[in-house]
Amino acid sequence: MVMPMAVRARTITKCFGDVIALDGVDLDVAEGRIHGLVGPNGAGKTTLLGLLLGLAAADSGRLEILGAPQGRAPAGVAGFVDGPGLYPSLTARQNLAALTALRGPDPGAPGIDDVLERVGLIQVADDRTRGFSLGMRQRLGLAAALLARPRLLVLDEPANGLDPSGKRQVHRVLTELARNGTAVVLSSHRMDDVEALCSEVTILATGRVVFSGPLAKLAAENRELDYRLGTSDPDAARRLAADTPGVRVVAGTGLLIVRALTPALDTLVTALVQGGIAVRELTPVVSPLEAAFLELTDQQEAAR
Ligand SMILES: Nc1ncnc2c1ncn2[C@@H]1O[C@H](COP(=O)(O)OP(=O)(O)OP(=O)(O)O)[C@@H](O)[C@H]1O
Repeated sequence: MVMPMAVRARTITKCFGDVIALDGVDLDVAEGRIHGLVGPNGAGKTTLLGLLLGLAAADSGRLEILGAPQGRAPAGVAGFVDGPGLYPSLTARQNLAALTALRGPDPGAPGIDDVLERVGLIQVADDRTRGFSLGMRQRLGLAAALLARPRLLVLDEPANGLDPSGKRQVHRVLTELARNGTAVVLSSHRMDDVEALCSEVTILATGRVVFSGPLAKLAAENRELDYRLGTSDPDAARRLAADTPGVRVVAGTGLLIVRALTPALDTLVTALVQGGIAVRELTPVVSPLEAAFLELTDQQEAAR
């Protein structure tokens, strides 16, 4: 089924004085997708998210949000960049109440306690946000966004400062939103988070898109990866690896590091098992996304 597009951006350019923050950026995000935006510092992620939120306008290009051209008030869009704006002297509950009052009546909106519960802040609902940690502020920002019943949720580094259980909770909330048709666009410097959450990713480098598409495509593209290989017989495994076409032993004595494309790695694993050698560990040293990120962003830097 083809889902309607929540974001359709074409050749978006945005400059700050002499700095070209976005340079001909295209972006497509369908409803119900969680789309990761990654890139080195200064790549343009926050600028792009700000445009999606309607906080600024592009200098040129075409941007459609939820089917409407940029310039109209982006109803159904919620989120934050550079951390959520909160009143420090108010409690979490009061912050959300103030926001609800500002937005005006919405009979279908979830209750304040409901969203606080969903992001795991109900226990601290009556604490002033002045004392909140970064992770708690991020979660309160997400709760505020949930109140708006977003069809497009835009989050800048939502996992910043979250402990593992907070992260799991936020992942759960975002996955549930996407299941119900909300498009989520988030930036992150954590490739493991992006891989855990997103089905598709855009890699930006110096304001340009160097990759945009399904995460699976990055893994499947012709890119050799280094794998950590632990077996029941490291010496025999090393010999077999060295004899397998397309596999290079990069390092290691006990735990080997081998470099290969997926088909060659499959051949090695089959040979190990047929040779009676148990495979105890086989993990990429860096994930396919991280490897692609480094390679693509390095290429972009080199081309400058
Ligand atoms: N308000 C602004 N005034 C001047 N320059 C800006 C402004 N906002 C962003 N820039 C510049 O635009 C470029 C892109 O910045 P942006 O914050 O979008 O990058 P980013 O990918 O979000 O970086 P980070 O990962 O460090 O948050 C940078 O060179 C930045 O210095």
